[in-house]
Amino acid sequence: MTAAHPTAAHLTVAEVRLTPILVADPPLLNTQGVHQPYTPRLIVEVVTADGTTGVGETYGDTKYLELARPFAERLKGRQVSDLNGLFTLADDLAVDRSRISGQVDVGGLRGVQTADKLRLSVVSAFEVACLDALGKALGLPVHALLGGKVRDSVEYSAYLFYKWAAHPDGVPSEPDDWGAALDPAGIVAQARRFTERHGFTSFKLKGGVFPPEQEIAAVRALAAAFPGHPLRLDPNGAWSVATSLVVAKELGDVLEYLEDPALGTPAMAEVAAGTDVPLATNMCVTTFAEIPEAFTRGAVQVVLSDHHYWGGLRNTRQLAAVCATFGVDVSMHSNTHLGISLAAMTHVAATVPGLHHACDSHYPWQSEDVLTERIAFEGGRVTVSDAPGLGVELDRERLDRLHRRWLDDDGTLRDRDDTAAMRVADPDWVTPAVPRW
Ligand SMILES: O=C([O-])C(=O)C[C@H](O)[C@@H](O)C(=O)[O-]
Ligand SMILES: [Mg+2]
Repeated sequence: MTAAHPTAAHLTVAEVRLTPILVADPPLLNTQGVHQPYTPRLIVEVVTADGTTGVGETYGDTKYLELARPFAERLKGRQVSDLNGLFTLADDLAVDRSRISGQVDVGGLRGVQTADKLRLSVVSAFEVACLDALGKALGLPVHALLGGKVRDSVEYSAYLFYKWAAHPDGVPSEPDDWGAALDPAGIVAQARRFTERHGFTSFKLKGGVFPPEQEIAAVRALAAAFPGHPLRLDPNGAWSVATSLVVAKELGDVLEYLEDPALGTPAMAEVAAGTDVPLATNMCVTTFAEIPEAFTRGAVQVVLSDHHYWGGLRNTRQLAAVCATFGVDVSMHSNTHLGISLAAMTHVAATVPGLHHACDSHYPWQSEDVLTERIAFEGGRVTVSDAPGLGVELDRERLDRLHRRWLDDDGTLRDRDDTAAMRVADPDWVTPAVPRW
């Protein structure tokens, strides 16, 4: 029950539930390989002394679970309003060096992997769950707890992927109705389906899969099919500086921005110096520590924030403020996620002034969710909820079903590995060396 004037006692965390799940994912291709048929996520529930439950969601791979478990224990007895305290708590979490040394996250698609970033990726789910619980207790939406919305809906872009029609034969998976997309016609057909189903008007193509000429042809086909619509191409750092400049020249008249054409700040700075096409990143600026070099070198013009690894919704707002100071735009990156995270993304995006680019979201690719009601895109936009908390409700039966799938897995799918998933179809596949082209 929610108190009219919640006291400290009401806001005390009495219980924390962690539920690792495996979520169906279509065979989406990227430069590292292909998505697994099921991807791990972690659902966090924070329950207060008066029985109010807040929910959060983050990456569910083993290295995140290892930190989430001790963190959950330490959270008990604290106040859901003590959001700054979450970071102090996280500082004490010991990170196994083998989880970070010499590694980049998920095949390198999400930038550097540091102990702090790992901790922040865990903290973010608890921060969102605490905000949800606090909002419910106070009768206020999460955006109000962040200072209030400056828009009533948030625009998202269609996240186009090269994809197979189905996961390899013999691999247990859920069928999808998107069909294959392996050439320009397939990508345009996929984009049309996105607009029919969700009304998106801006498009991002995940590149780095085929040689750049083929991806240039796909973007040209999109430009012909959707004249004047914002288009982006993201090869996840698969190109050399020289190749990036060729692509920028070829597509400069139709691109809203190029996303991580080359890997790392020095290479991005070189590309930026040779083209007027803005560069966006979710790879070379993924922590506050990476900002000074990237911004002073003019390496990026748009930072694609991801509240999961930036440490939550309040850190995302801090990032937006730093970006604004330097005249750098901010928008949003996305990985496979469910409705809890989409709700969280929408609340924070609603509070950020000067959001000039549609945010990314993988959500349309997820046929499964843990909510009682899926979040809808209308005209490519999500309406900002004014209901208390995030404005979403957990469907316990759905959560249990996806958790059972995680329990039944022998460990093969519990850590996302796009290279290993590709090896099922192509036994000789190895993570491509970068630059690939
Ligand atoms: O924008 C990005 O770079 C991403 O979303 C990285 C992701 O890992 C994406 O490429 C994926 O899930 O294949
Ligand atoms: Mg990207």
